[in-house]
Amino acid sequence: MKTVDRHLWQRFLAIATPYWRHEEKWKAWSLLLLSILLLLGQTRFAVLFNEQTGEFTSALAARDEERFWVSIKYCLGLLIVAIPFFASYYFVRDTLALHWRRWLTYRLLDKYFSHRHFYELNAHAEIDNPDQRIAEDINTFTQRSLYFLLILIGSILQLVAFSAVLWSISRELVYFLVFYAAIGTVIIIFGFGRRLIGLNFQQLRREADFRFSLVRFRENAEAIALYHGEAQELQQVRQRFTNAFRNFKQLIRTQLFLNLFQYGFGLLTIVLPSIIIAPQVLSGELEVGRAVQAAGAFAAVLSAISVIIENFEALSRFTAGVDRLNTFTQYLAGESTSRASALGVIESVEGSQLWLERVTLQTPNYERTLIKELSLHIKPGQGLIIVGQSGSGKSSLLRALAGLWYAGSGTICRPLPQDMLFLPQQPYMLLGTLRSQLLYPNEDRPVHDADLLSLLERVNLPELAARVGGLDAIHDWEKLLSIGEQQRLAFARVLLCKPRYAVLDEATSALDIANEEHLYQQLLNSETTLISVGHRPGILKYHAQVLELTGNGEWRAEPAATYQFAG
Ligand SMILES: Nc1ncnc2c1ncn2[C@@H]1O[C@H](COP(=O)(O)OP(=O)(O)OP(=O)(O)O)[C@@H](O)[C@H]1O
Repeated sequence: MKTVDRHLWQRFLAIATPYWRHEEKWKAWSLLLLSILLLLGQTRFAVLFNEQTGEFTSALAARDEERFWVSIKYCLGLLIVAIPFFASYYFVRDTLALHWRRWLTYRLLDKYFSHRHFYELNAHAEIDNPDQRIAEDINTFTQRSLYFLLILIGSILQLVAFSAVLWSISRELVYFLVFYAAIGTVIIIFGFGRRLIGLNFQQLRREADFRFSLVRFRENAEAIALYHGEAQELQQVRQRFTNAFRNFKQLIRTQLFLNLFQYGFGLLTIVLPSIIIAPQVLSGELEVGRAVQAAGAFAAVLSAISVIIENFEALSRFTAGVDRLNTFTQYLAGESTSRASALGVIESVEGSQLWLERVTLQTPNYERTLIKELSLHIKPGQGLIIVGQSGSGKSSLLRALAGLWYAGSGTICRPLPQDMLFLPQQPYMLLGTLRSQLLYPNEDRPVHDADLLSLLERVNLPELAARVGGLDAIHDWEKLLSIGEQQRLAFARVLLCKPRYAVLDEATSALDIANEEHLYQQLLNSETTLISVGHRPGILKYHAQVLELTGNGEWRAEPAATYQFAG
Protein backbone atom coordinates (compact mmCIF):
# COMPACT_ATOMS: atom_id res chain seq x y z
CA MET A 1 0.00 0.00 0.00
CA LYS A 2 1.23 3.42 -0.86
CA THR A 3 0.78 6.14 1.70
CA VAL A 4 1.45 9.82 1.81
CA ASP A 5 4.81 10.55 0.22
CA ARG A 6 6.32 12.96 -2.19
CA HIS A 7 4.85 11.06 -5.14
CA LEU A 8 1.31 11.50 -3.91
CA TRP A 9 0.99 14.78 -5.72
CA GLN A 10 2.19 13.16 -8.96
CA ARG A 11 -0.29 10.33 -8.56
CA PHE A 12 -3.05 12.83 -8.02
CA LEU A 13 -2.07 14.87 -11.07
CA ALA A 14 -1.85 11.78 -13.26
CA ILE A 15 -5.51 11.07 -12.61
CA ALA A 16 -6.74 14.64 -12.46
CA THR A 17 -5.10 16.51 -15.33
CA PRO A 18 -6.37 14.68 -18.47
CA TYR A 19 -9.91 16.01 -18.00
CA TRP A 20 -8.71 19.61 -18.00
CA ARG A 21 -6.93 19.13 -21.31
CA HIS A 22 -9.49 17.05 -23.14
CA GLU A 23 -12.43 17.84 -25.38
CA GLU A 24 -14.58 19.05 -22.49
CA LYS A 25 -11.92 21.42 -21.25
CA TRP A 26 -13.73 24.67 -22.16
CA LYS A 27 -16.79 23.72 -20.23
CA ALA A 28 -14.67 22.55 -17.30
CA TRP A 29 -12.55 25.68 -17.10
CA SER A 30 -15.62 27.94 -17.46
CA LEU A 31 -17.39 26.24 -14.57
CA LEU A 32 -14.25 26.38 -12.46
CA LEU A 33 -13.82 30.07 -13.20
CA LEU A 34 -17.45 30.71 -12.32
CA SER A 35 -16.98 28.85 -9.01
CA ILE A 36 -13.96 31.00 -8.20
CA LEU A 37 -15.87 34.19 -9.05
CA LEU A 38 -18.69 33.11 -6.76
CA LEU A 39 -16.13 32.42 -4.03
CA LEU A 40 -14.67 35.84 -4.56
CA GLY A 41 -18.16 37.31 -4.16
CA GLN A 42 -18.68 35.29 -0.99
CA THR A 43 -15.44 36.57 0.52
CA ARG A 44 -16.32 40.13 -0.32
CA PHE A 45 -19.71 39.73 1.36
CA ALA A 46 -18.11 38.11 4.41
CA VAL A 47 -15.80 41.14 4.82
CA LEU A 48 -18.74 43.53 4.50
CA PHE A 49 -20.78 41.57 7.04
CA ASN A 50 -17.83 41.51 9.43
CA GLU A 51 -17.44 45.27 9.03
CA GLN A 52 -21.13 45.85 9.76
CA THR A 53 -21.07 43.54 12.79
CA GLY A 54 -18.38 45.80 14.24
CA GLU A 55 -20.33 48.86 13.19
CA PHE A 56 -23.65 48.01 14.85
CA THR A 57 -21.89 46.70 17.97
CA SER A 58 -20.09 50.05 18.29
CA ALA A 59 -23.42 51.83 17.69
CA LEU A 60 -25.01 49.85 20.52
CA ALA A 61 -22.03 50.53 22.79
CA ALA A 62 -22.36 54.24 22.03
CA ARG A 63 -26.20 54.01 22.42
CA ASP A 64 -26.49 55.65 18.98
CA GLU A 65 -29.86 54.43 17.66
CA GLU A 66 -29.69 56.02 14.23
CA ARG A 67 -26.19 54.64 13.52
CA PHE A 68 -27.45 51.21 14.63
CA TRP A 69 -30.45 51.16 12.23
CA VAL A 70 -28.45 52.45 9.28
CA SER A 71 -26.06 49.55 9.78
CA ILE A 72 -28.86 46.99 10.19
CA LYS A 73 -30.63 48.15 7.02
CA TYR A 74 -27.38 47.96 5.12
CA CYS A 75 -26.89 44.42 6.43
CA LEU A 76 -30.35 43.34 5.26
CA GLY A 77 -29.73 44.81 1.82
CA LEU A 78 -26.45 42.91 1.65
CA LEU A 79 -28.19 39.70 2.63
CA ILE A 80 -30.58 39.83 -0.32
CA VAL A 81 -27.73 40.23 -2.78
CA ALA A 82 -25.48 37.70 -1.02
CA ILE A 83 -27.85 34.73 -0.72
CA PRO A 84 -27.79 33.75 -4.46
CA PHE A 85 -24.00 33.93 -4.43
CA PHE A 86 -23.75 31.50 -1.55
CA ALA A 87 -26.39 29.10 -2.84
CA SER A 88 -25.42 28.95 -6.50
CA TYR A 89 -21.78 28.31 -5.60
CA TYR A 90 -22.65 24.74 -4.55
CA PHE A 91 -24.73 24.18 -7.66
CA VAL A 92 -21.91 25.22 -9.98
CA ARG A 93 -19.29 23.24 -8.05
CA ASP A 94 -21.35 20.05 -8.01
CA THR A 95 -22.28 20.39 -11.69
CA LEU A 96 -18.60 20.53 -12.53
CA ALA A 97 -17.87 17.51 -10.30
CA LEU A 98 -20.64 15.56 -12.01
CA HIS A 99 -19.35 16.27 -15.51
CA TRP A 100 -15.84 15.38 -14.44
CA ARG A 101 -17.11 12.13 -12.95
CA ARG A 102 -18.91 11.24 -16.17
CA TRP A 103 -15.81 11.90 -18.25
CA LEU A 104 -13.50 9.92 -15.98
CA THR A 105 -15.98 7.06 -15.62
CA TYR A 106 -16.41 6.70 -19.40
CA ARG A 107 -12.67 6.85 -19.86
CA LEU A 108 -11.96 4.14 -17.31
CA LEU A 109 -14.88 2.03 -18.50
CA ASP A 110 -13.53 2.17 -22.06
CA LYS A 111 -10.13 1.00 -20.87
CA TYR A 112 -11.53 -1.60 -18.49
CA PHE A 113 -13.65 -3.15 -21.25
CA SER A 114 -10.86 -3.09 -23.82
CA HIS A 115 -7.79 -5.31 -24.31
CA ARG A 116 -9.52 -7.83 -22.02
CA HIS A 117 -8.38 -5.91 -18.98
CA PHE A 118 -11.56 -6.96 -17.17
CA TYR A 119 -10.46 -10.58 -17.57
CA GLU A 120 -6.79 -10.26 -16.75
CA LEU A 121 -7.46 -8.11 -13.74
CA ASN A 122 -8.76 -11.21 -11.96
CA ALA A 123 -5.20 -12.49 -11.72
CA HIS A 124 -4.06 -9.32 -9.93
CA ALA A 125 -5.00 -9.70 -6.30
CA GLU A 126 -3.65 -6.26 -5.43
CA ILE A 127 -6.30 -4.59 -7.57
CA ASP A 128 -9.32 -5.70 -5.60
CA ASN A 129 -12.93 -4.74 -6.36
CA PRO A 130 -12.57 -2.82 -9.64
CA ASP A 131 -16.34 -2.24 -9.53
CA GLN A 132 -15.99 -0.14 -6.39
CA ARG A 133 -13.13 1.80 -7.91
CA ILE A 134 -15.24 2.69 -10.93
CA ALA A 135 -18.56 3.25 -9.19
CA GLU A 136 -17.43 4.96 -6.01
CA ASP A 137 -13.79 5.95 -5.96
CA ILE A 138 -14.12 8.09 -9.10
CA ASN A 139 -17.10 9.88 -7.61
CA THR A 140 -15.25 10.60 -4.40
CA PHE A 141 -12.19 11.68 -6.33
CA THR A 142 -13.92 14.26 -8.52
CA GLN A 143 -16.10 15.63 -5.74
CA ARG A 144 -13.33 15.86 -3.21
CA SER A 145 -10.74 17.25 -5.61
CA LEU A 146 -13.00 20.17 -6.40
CA TYR A 147 -13.98 20.55 -2.80
CA PHE A 148 -10.37 20.80 -1.67
CA LEU A 149 -9.28 22.97 -4.56
CA LEU A 150 -12.07 25.44 -3.94
CA ILE A 151 -11.69 25.58 -0.19
CA LEU A 152 -8.01 26.19 -0.76
CA ILE A 153 -8.77 29.07 -3.13
CA GLY A 154 -11.49 30.29 -0.75
CA SER A 155 -9.00 30.18 2.11
CA ILE A 156 -6.46 32.20 0.20
CA LEU A 157 -9.10 34.81 -0.65
CA GLN A 158 -10.26 34.86 2.94
CA LEU A 159 -6.68 35.14 4.14
CA VAL A 160 -5.94 38.12 1.92
CA ALA A 161 -9.21 39.90 2.73
CA PHE A 162 -9.24 39.44 6.48
CA SER A 163 -5.50 39.76 7.05
CA ALA A 164 -5.82 43.32 5.81
CA VAL A 165 -8.66 43.97 8.28
CA LEU A 166 -6.74 42.38 11.11
CA TRP A 167 -3.50 44.13 10.23
CA SER A 168 -5.27 47.47 10.46
CA ILE A 169 -6.53 46.62 13.95
CA SER A 170 -3.66 44.71 15.59
CA ARG A 171 -0.35 43.52 14.18
CA GLU A 172 0.37 41.41 17.26
CA LEU A 173 -2.69 39.35 16.44
CA VAL A 174 -1.42 38.62 12.93
CA TYR A 175 2.03 37.51 14.17
CA PHE A 176 0.51 35.35 16.83
CA LEU A 177 -1.90 33.80 14.36
CA VAL A 178 0.74 32.74 11.85
CA PHE A 179 2.80 31.10 14.61
CA TYR A 180 -0.23 29.34 16.10
CA ALA A 181 -1.46 27.89 12.78
CA ALA A 182 2.01 26.74 11.72
CA ILE A 183 2.49 24.77 14.94
CA GLY A 184 -0.97 23.21 14.58
CA THR A 185 -0.40 22.13 10.99
CA VAL A 186 2.95 20.50 11.75
CA ILE A 187 1.47 18.53 14.67
CA ILE A 188 -1.44 17.33 12.53
CA ILE A 189 0.60 16.20 9.54
CA PHE A 190 3.32 14.42 11.47
CA GLY A 191 1.22 13.21 14.38
CA PHE A 192 -1.78 11.80 12.53
CA GLY A 193 -0.98 11.74 8.79
CA ARG A 194 0.40 8.30 8.02
CA ARG A 195 -1.83 6.42 10.38
CA LEU A 196 -5.09 7.97 9.23
CA ILE A 197 -4.36 7.51 5.53
CA GLY A 198 -3.39 3.86 6.09
CA LEU A 199 -6.56 3.18 8.06
CA ASN A 200 -8.74 4.87 5.46
CA PHE A 201 -7.13 2.86 2.69
CA GLN A 202 -7.92 -0.37 4.52
CA GLN A 203 -11.43 0.79 5.24
CA LEU A 204 -12.25 1.31 1.57
CA ARG A 205 -10.94 -2.15 0.76
CA ARG A 206 -12.75 -3.91 3.59
CA GLU A 207 -16.06 -2.23 2.89
CA ALA A 208 -15.80 -3.30 -0.74
CA ASP A 209 -14.94 -6.89 0.28
CA PHE A 210 -17.94 -6.97 2.59
CA ARG A 211 -20.30 -5.75 -0.12
CA PHE A 212 -18.82 -8.20 -2.63
CA SER A 213 -19.44 -11.15 -0.30
CA LEU A 214 -23.11 -10.19 -0.13
CA VAL A 215 -23.36 -9.87 -3.91
CA ARG A 216 -21.75 -13.31 -4.36
CA PHE A 217 -24.14 -14.78 -1.86
CA ARG A 218 -27.11 -13.41 -3.78
CA GLU A 219 -25.75 -14.59 -7.13
CA ASN A 220 -25.22 -18.13 -5.87
CA ALA A 221 -28.39 -18.26 -3.82
CA GLU A 222 -29.72 -21.46 -5.34
CA ALA A 223 -26.54 -23.50 -4.96
CA ILE A 224 -26.14 -22.32 -1.38
CA ALA A 225 -29.75 -23.13 -0.57
CA LEU A 226 -29.33 -26.66 -2.00
CA TYR A 227 -26.17 -27.23 0.04
CA HIS A 228 -27.79 -25.67 3.13
CA GLY A 229 -24.60 -23.64 3.19
CA GLU A 230 -26.12 -20.48 4.62
CA ALA A 231 -24.59 -20.94 8.08
CA GLN A 232 -21.10 -21.08 6.64
CA GLU A 233 -21.80 -18.25 4.23
CA LEU A 234 -23.15 -16.16 7.07
CA GLN A 235 -19.95 -16.75 8.97
CA GLN A 236 -17.90 -15.53 6.00
CA VAL A 237 -20.04 -12.46 5.44
CA ARG A 238 -19.91 -11.66 9.16
CA GLN A 239 -16.16 -12.12 9.15
CA ARG A 240 -15.79 -9.59 6.37
CA PHE A 241 -18.03 -7.19 8.19
CA THR A 242 -15.99 -7.74 11.35
CA ASN A 243 -12.84 -6.84 9.41
CA ALA A 244 -14.44 -3.58 8.32
CA PHE A 245 -15.78 -3.00 11.81
CA ARG A 246 -12.40 -3.53 13.52
CA ASN A 247 -10.63 -1.21 11.17
CA PHE A 248 -13.33 1.40 11.61
CA LYS A 249 -12.96 1.13 15.36
CA GLN A 250 -9.28 1.96 15.07
CA LEU A 251 -10.16 4.74 12.69
CA ILE A 252 -12.58 6.43 15.06
CA ARG A 253 -10.16 6.00 17.95
CA THR A 254 -7.51 7.84 15.97
CA GLN A 255 -10.14 10.39 15.01
CA LEU A 256 -10.95 10.93 18.66
CA PHE A 257 -7.40 12.11 19.31
CA LEU A 258 -7.53 14.16 16.16
CA ASN A 259 -10.79 15.78 17.29
CA LEU A 260 -9.43 16.44 20.76
CA PHE A 261 -6.59 18.30 19.18
CA GLN A 262 -8.77 20.08 16.59
CA TYR A 263 -11.31 21.28 19.16
CA GLY A 264 -8.64 22.34 21.65
CA PHE A 265 -6.93 24.20 18.87
CA GLY A 266 -10.15 25.82 17.63
CA LEU A 267 -11.83 26.64 20.94
CA LEU A 268 -8.75 28.35 22.35
CA THR A 269 -9.19 30.95 19.67
CA ILE A 270 -12.42 32.13 21.35
CA VAL A 271 -10.39 33.74 24.13
CA LEU A 272 -6.96 34.25 22.59
CA PRO A 273 -7.73 37.27 20.37
CA SER A 274 -9.65 39.02 23.18
CA ILE A 275 -6.71 38.54 25.57
CA ILE A 276 -4.30 40.01 23.05
CA ILE A 277 -6.50 42.95 22.06
CA ALA A 278 -8.00 43.71 25.51
CA PRO A 279 -5.30 46.20 26.64
CA GLN A 280 -5.98 48.41 23.60
CA VAL A 281 -9.76 48.44 24.22
CA LEU A 282 -9.37 48.98 27.97
CA SER A 283 -7.05 51.89 27.39
CA GLY A 284 -9.67 53.44 25.06
CA GLU A 285 -7.38 53.16 22.04
CA LEU A 286 -9.95 50.93 20.22
CA GLU A 287 -13.78 50.97 20.14
CA VAL A 288 -15.57 47.85 21.47
CA GLY A 289 -16.95 47.16 17.99
CA ARG A 290 -13.46 47.05 16.58
CA ALA A 291 -12.64 44.30 19.07
CA VAL A 292 -15.67 42.31 17.87
CA GLN A 293 -14.61 42.88 14.29
CA ALA A 294 -11.07 41.80 15.15
CA ALA A 295 -12.34 38.57 16.73
CA GLY A 296 -14.35 37.80 13.56
CA ALA A 297 -11.39 38.56 11.32
CA PHE A 298 -9.11 36.49 13.56
CA ALA A 299 -11.45 33.49 13.25
CA ALA A 300 -11.63 33.93 9.45
CA VAL A 301 -7.86 34.17 8.99
CA LEU A 302 -7.27 31.30 11.37
CA SER A 303 -9.70 29.02 9.56
CA ALA A 304 -8.00 30.01 6.29
CA ILE A 305 -4.49 29.13 7.43
CA SER A 306 -5.55 26.07 9.35
CA VAL A 307 -7.48 24.63 6.40
CA ILE A 308 -5.34 21.49 6.52
CA ILE A 309 -6.03 21.01 10.23
CA GLU A 310 -9.78 21.40 9.83
CA ASN A 311 -10.08 19.09 6.84
CA PHE A 312 -7.47 16.57 7.75
CA GLU A 313 -9.80 13.64 8.23
CA ALA A 314 -11.47 14.13 4.84
CA LEU A 315 -8.08 14.72 3.26
CA SER A 316 -6.71 11.42 4.53
CA ARG A 317 -9.76 9.56 3.20
CA PHE A 318 -9.31 11.29 -0.11
CA THR A 319 -5.62 10.35 -0.26
CA ALA A 320 -6.46 6.69 0.31
CA GLY A 321 -8.94 6.87 -2.60
CA VAL A 322 -6.30 8.47 -4.84
CA ASP A 323 -4.02 5.50 -4.21
CA ARG A 324 -6.73 3.00 -5.09
CA LEU A 325 -7.61 4.84 -8.25
CA ASN A 326 -4.00 5.28 -9.19
CA THR A 327 -3.09 1.57 -9.06
CA PHE A 328 -6.18 0.88 -11.15
CA THR A 329 -5.50 3.51 -13.83
CA GLN A 330 -1.86 2.45 -14.01
CA TYR A 331 -2.93 -1.10 -14.59
CA LEU A 332 -5.38 -0.06 -17.29
CA ALA A 333 -2.70 2.02 -18.95
CA GLY A 334 -0.81 -1.25 -19.44
CA GLU A 335 2.02 -0.69 -17.00
CA SER A 336 1.56 -4.11 -15.44
CA THR A 337 2.20 -6.18 -18.54
CA SER A 338 5.94 -5.70 -18.22
CA ARG A 339 6.31 -8.80 -16.02
CA ALA A 340 4.58 -11.00 -18.60
CA SER A 341 6.76 -9.82 -21.43
CA ALA A 342 9.89 -10.25 -19.31
CA LEU A 343 9.04 -13.89 -18.55
CA GLY A 344 8.06 -14.79 -22.11
CA VAL A 345 4.83 -14.79 -24.04
CA ILE A 346 3.32 -16.91 -26.77
CA GLU A 347 3.57 -14.97 -30.00
CA SER A 348 0.36 -14.33 -31.82
CA VAL A 349 -0.02 -13.94 -35.58
CA GLU A 350 -3.07 -13.53 -37.76
CA GLY A 351 -3.84 -15.86 -40.63
CA SER A 352 -6.68 -17.63 -42.38
CA GLN A 353 -6.03 -20.93 -40.60
CA LEU A 354 -5.36 -22.02 -37.07
CA TRP A 355 -1.97 -23.50 -36.23
CA LEU A 356 0.41 -23.78 -33.31
CA GLU A 357 4.17 -23.91 -33.57
CA ARG A 358 6.21 -25.25 -30.62
CA VAL A 359 3.80 -23.77 -28.11
CA THR A 360 4.73 -24.14 -24.44
CA LEU A 361 1.85 -23.03 -22.27
CA GLN A 362 2.19 -21.97 -18.65
CA THR A 363 -0.37 -20.82 -16.10
CA PRO A 364 -0.70 -17.00 -16.01
CA ASN A 365 1.46 -16.78 -12.89
CA TYR A 366 4.18 -18.83 -14.63
CA GLU A 367 4.12 -21.37 -11.82
CA ARG A 368 3.19 -24.47 -13.84
CA THR A 369 3.93 -25.66 -17.34
CA LEU A 370 0.79 -27.29 -18.71
CA ILE A 371 1.84 -28.14 -22.27
CA LYS A 372 5.32 -28.43 -23.78
CA GLU A 373 6.29 -27.67 -27.37
CA LEU A 374 2.96 -28.37 -29.02
CA SER A 375 2.85 -28.10 -32.82
CA LEU A 376 -0.47 -28.59 -34.58
CA HIS A 377 -2.30 -27.47 -37.69
CA ILE A 378 -6.08 -27.40 -37.69
CA LYS A 379 -7.04 -27.19 -41.35
CA PRO A 380 -10.55 -26.16 -42.42
CA GLY A 381 -12.89 -29.12 -42.21
CA GLN A 382 -10.37 -31.11 -40.16
CA GLY A 383 -11.83 -30.67 -36.67
CA LEU A 384 -9.84 -31.40 -33.52
CA ILE A 385 -10.99 -32.98 -30.29
CA ILE A 386 -8.90 -32.44 -27.17
CA VAL A 387 -9.01 -35.15 -24.53
CA GLY A 388 -7.19 -35.82 -21.28
CA GLN A 389 -7.69 -36.17 -17.57
CA SER A 390 -9.32 -33.45 -15.54
CA GLY A 391 -6.78 -30.73 -14.85
CA SER A 392 -4.50 -31.75 -17.72
CA GLY A 393 -4.86 -28.35 -19.38
CA LYS A 394 -7.63 -28.77 -21.97
CA SER A 395 -9.51 -25.57 -21.11
CA SER A 396 -6.20 -23.78 -20.69
CA LEU A 397 -5.22 -24.68 -24.24
CA LEU A 398 -8.54 -23.22 -25.46
CA ARG A 399 -7.82 -20.05 -23.50
CA ALA A 400 -4.45 -19.87 -25.26
CA LEU A 401 -6.18 -20.33 -28.64
CA ALA A 402 -8.45 -17.43 -27.72
CA GLY A 403 -5.45 -15.33 -26.70
CA LEU A 404 -6.66 -15.04 -23.09
CA TRP A 405 -3.62 -16.86 -21.76
CA TYR A 406 -0.24 -16.13 -23.24
CA ALA A 407 2.33 -17.11 -20.64
CA GLY A 408 4.91 -19.37 -22.29
CA SER A 409 6.62 -19.49 -25.68
CA GLY A 410 6.04 -20.47 -29.32
CA THR A 411 3.60 -19.09 -31.88
CA ILE A 412 -0.14 -19.37 -32.43
CA CYS A 413 -1.66 -18.32 -35.73
CA ARG A 414 -5.36 -17.61 -35.56
CA PRO A 415 -8.02 -16.09 -37.80
CA LEU A 416 -9.65 -12.76 -36.96
CA PRO A 417 -11.78 -12.74 -33.79
CA GLN A 418 -15.01 -12.58 -35.80
CA ASP A 419 -14.05 -15.83 -37.53
CA MET A 420 -13.80 -17.75 -34.25
CA LEU A 421 -16.48 -18.39 -31.68
CA PHE A 422 -15.91 -19.90 -28.25
CA LEU A 423 -18.55 -21.69 -26.23
CA PRO A 424 -17.62 -22.24 -22.59
CA GLN A 425 -19.02 -25.07 -20.50
CA GLN A 426 -21.17 -22.67 -18.51
CA PRO A 427 -23.09 -20.78 -21.20
CA TYR A 428 -23.23 -17.04 -20.87
CA MET A 429 -26.71 -15.57 -20.89
CA LEU A 430 -26.80 -11.81 -21.19
CA LEU A 431 -29.40 -9.46 -19.78
CA GLY A 432 -31.92 -8.80 -22.53
CA THR A 433 -34.35 -10.34 -25.00
CA LEU A 434 -34.42 -13.85 -26.42
CA ARG A 435 -33.47 -12.29 -29.76
CA SER A 436 -30.33 -10.74 -28.27
CA GLN A 437 -29.36 -14.11 -26.75
CA LEU A 438 -29.35 -15.59 -30.23
CA LEU A 439 -27.58 -12.71 -31.94
CA TYR A 440 -24.91 -12.26 -29.27
CA PRO A 441 -22.22 -10.99 -29.69
CA ASN A 442 -23.37 -9.30 -32.95
CA GLU A 443 -26.64 -7.83 -31.78
CA ASP A 444 -26.91 -5.32 -34.64
CA ARG A 445 -27.02 -7.94 -37.36
CA PRO A 446 -30.42 -7.89 -39.14
CA VAL A 447 -31.98 -11.37 -39.07
CA HIS A 448 -35.63 -12.16 -39.86
CA ASP A 449 -37.80 -13.50 -37.08
CA ALA A 450 -38.65 -16.55 -39.17
CA ASP A 451 -34.93 -17.40 -39.45
CA LEU A 452 -34.46 -17.05 -35.72
CA LEU A 453 -37.46 -19.29 -35.04
CA SER A 454 -36.23 -21.96 -37.43
CA LEU A 455 -32.82 -21.71 -35.76
CA LEU A 456 -34.46 -22.52 -32.44
CA GLU A 457 -36.03 -25.55 -34.07
CA ARG A 458 -32.65 -26.69 -35.37
CA VAL A 459 -31.21 -26.73 -31.87
CA ASN A 460 -34.22 -28.60 -30.54
CA LEU A 461 -35.90 -25.70 -28.82
CA PRO A 462 -38.99 -25.40 -31.07
CA GLU A 463 -41.35 -24.34 -28.29
CA LEU A 464 -39.09 -21.91 -26.53
CA ALA A 465 -40.13 -18.62 -28.17
CA ALA A 466 -43.84 -19.31 -27.63
CA ARG A 467 -43.23 -20.47 -24.08
CA VAL A 468 -41.35 -17.37 -22.93
CA GLY A 469 -43.53 -14.80 -24.71
CA GLY A 470 -41.80 -14.27 -28.07
CA LEU A 471 -38.40 -13.22 -29.33
CA ASP A 472 -38.60 -9.86 -27.62
CA ALA A 473 -39.41 -11.21 -24.18
CA ILE A 474 -36.96 -10.23 -21.46
CA HIS A 475 -36.24 -12.66 -18.64
CA ASP A 476 -33.52 -13.62 -16.25
CA TRP A 477 -32.45 -16.37 -18.65
CA GLU A 478 -29.95 -18.00 -16.33
CA LYS A 479 -32.74 -18.71 -13.88
CA LEU A 480 -35.50 -19.45 -16.38
CA LEU A 481 -33.67 -21.95 -18.60
CA SER A 482 -32.09 -25.23 -17.65
CA ILE A 483 -28.35 -25.57 -18.28
CA GLY A 484 -29.07 -27.93 -21.18
CA GLU A 485 -31.45 -25.36 -22.73
CA GLN A 486 -28.85 -22.65 -22.25
CA GLN A 487 -26.26 -24.85 -23.97
CA ARG A 488 -28.61 -25.37 -26.92
CA LEU A 489 -29.24 -21.65 -27.13
CA ALA A 490 -25.49 -21.02 -27.13
CA PHE A 491 -25.14 -23.57 -29.93
CA ALA A 492 -27.71 -21.62 -31.93
CA ARG A 493 -25.30 -18.67 -31.80
CA VAL A 494 -22.67 -20.75 -33.57
CA LEU A 495 -25.12 -21.82 -36.27
CA LEU A 496 -26.17 -18.22 -36.82
CA CYS A 497 -22.71 -16.74 -36.70
CA LYS A 498 -21.19 -19.42 -38.98
CA PRO A 499 -17.62 -18.77 -37.81
CA ARG A 500 -14.71 -20.49 -39.52
CA TYR A 501 -13.75 -22.14 -36.27
CA ALA A 502 -16.00 -22.97 -33.32
CA VAL A 503 -14.26 -23.83 -30.07
CA LEU A 504 -16.45 -25.85 -27.74
CA ASP A 505 -15.34 -26.48 -24.18
CA GLU A 506 -17.61 -29.29 -23.03
CA ALA A 507 -20.34 -27.10 -24.45
CA THR A 508 -22.79 -30.02 -24.57
CA SER A 509 -21.97 -31.56 -21.19
CA ALA A 510 -25.49 -31.07 -19.83
CA LEU A 511 -27.23 -32.63 -22.82
CA ASP A 512 -28.35 -36.20 -23.41
CA ILE A 513 -26.49 -38.12 -26.09
CA ALA A 514 -29.26 -37.74 -28.69
CA ASN A 515 -29.34 -33.97 -28.31
CA GLU A 516 -25.56 -33.74 -28.34
CA GLU A 517 -25.26 -35.73 -31.55
CA HIS A 518 -28.05 -33.71 -33.11
CA LEU A 519 -26.22 -30.44 -32.43
CA TYR A 520 -22.89 -31.74 -33.71
CA GLN A 521 -24.61 -33.01 -36.83
CA GLN A 522 -25.98 -29.52 -37.45
CA LEU A 523 -22.51 -28.06 -37.22
CA LEU A 524 -21.01 -30.70 -39.44
CA ASN A 525 -23.36 -29.60 -42.20
CA SER A 526 -22.10 -26.02 -41.94
CA GLU A 527 -18.76 -24.56 -43.01
CA THR A 528 -17.52 -24.40 -39.45
CA THR A 529 -14.47 -26.35 -38.28
CA LEU A 530 -14.78 -27.69 -34.75
CA ILE A 531 -12.32 -27.71 -31.91
CA SER A 532 -13.92 -29.52 -29.01
CA VAL A 533 -13.14 -30.62 -25.54
CA GLY A 534 -15.34 -33.55 -24.60
CA HIS A 535 -15.44 -36.79 -22.70
CA ARG A 536 -17.98 -38.81 -24.68
CA PRO A 537 -16.71 -41.17 -27.42
CA GLY A 538 -19.84 -40.39 -29.47
CA ILE A 539 -18.51 -37.02 -30.63
CA LEU A 540 -15.19 -38.40 -31.84
CA LYS A 541 -16.60 -38.98 -35.32
CA TYR A 542 -17.24 -35.26 -35.86
CA HIS A 543 -13.52 -34.52 -35.73
CA ALA A 544 -10.55 -35.52 -37.87
CA GLN A 545 -7.79 -35.36 -35.22
CA VAL A 546 -7.41 -36.07 -31.53
CA LEU A 547 -5.03 -34.30 -29.20
CA GLU A 548 -4.46 -36.10 -25.92
CA LEU A 549 -2.93 -34.20 -23.02
CA THR A 550 -1.30 -36.35 -20.38
CA GLY A 551 -1.13 -33.78 -17.62
CA ASN A 552 2.64 -33.45 -17.19
CA GLY A 553 3.15 -31.28 -20.23
CA GLU A 554 3.33 -34.21 -22.65
CA TRP A 555 0.88 -34.61 -25.52
CA ARG A 556 0.01 -36.98 -28.32
CA ALA A 557 -1.79 -36.24 -31.61
CA GLU A 558 -3.52 -38.97 -33.60
CA PRO A 559 -6.13 -39.32 -36.37
CA ALA A 560 -9.59 -39.70 -34.83
CA ALA A 561 -10.28 -42.77 -36.94
CA THR A 562 -7.65 -44.81 -35.09
CA TYR A 563 -8.01 -43.30 -31.63
CA GLN A 564 -9.32 -45.42 -28.77
CA PHE A 565 -11.01 -43.62 -25.87
CA ALA A 566 -9.57 -44.80 -22.53
CA GLY A 567 -12.11 -46.28 -20.15
N1 LIG B 1 -6.06 -18.84 -13.33
C1 LIG B 1 -5.28 -19.88 -13.06
N2 LIG B 1 -4.08 -19.68 -12.47
C2 LIG B 1 -3.28 -20.73 -12.19
N3 LIG B 1 -3.59 -22.01 -12.46
C3 LIG B 1 -4.77 -22.26 -13.04
C4 LIG B 1 -5.67 -21.22 -13.37
N4 LIG B 1 -6.75 -21.77 -13.95
C5 LIG B 1 -6.53 -23.11 -13.97
N5 LIG B 1 -5.34 -23.41 -13.44
C6 LIG B 1 -4.76 -24.73 -13.29
O1 LIG B 1 -4.36 -25.20 -14.57
C7 LIG B 1 -4.57 -26.62 -14.66
C8 LIG B 1 -5.35 -26.94 -15.93
O2 LIG B 1 -6.66 -26.43 -15.82
P1 LIG B 1 -7.73 -26.65 -16.97
O3 LIG B 1 -8.95 -25.93 -16.59
O4 LIG B 1 -7.10 -26.31 -18.27
O5 LIG B 1 -7.97 -28.22 -16.90
P2 LIG B 1 -8.92 -29.13 -17.77
O6 LIG B 1 -8.06 -30.16 -18.43
O7 LIG B 1 -9.76 -28.30 -18.67
O8 LIG B 1 -9.78 -29.79 -16.62
P3 LIG B 1 -11.33 -30.25 -16.60
O9 LIG B 1 -11.45 -31.43 -17.51
O10 LIG B 1 -11.53 -30.65 -15.18
O11 LIG B 1 -12.15 -29.08 -17.02
C9 LIG B 1 -5.33 -27.01 -13.39
O12 LIG B 1 -4.41 -27.68 -12.55
C10 LIG B 1 -5.77 -25.73 -12.77
O13 LIG B 1 -5.70 -25.80 -11.38
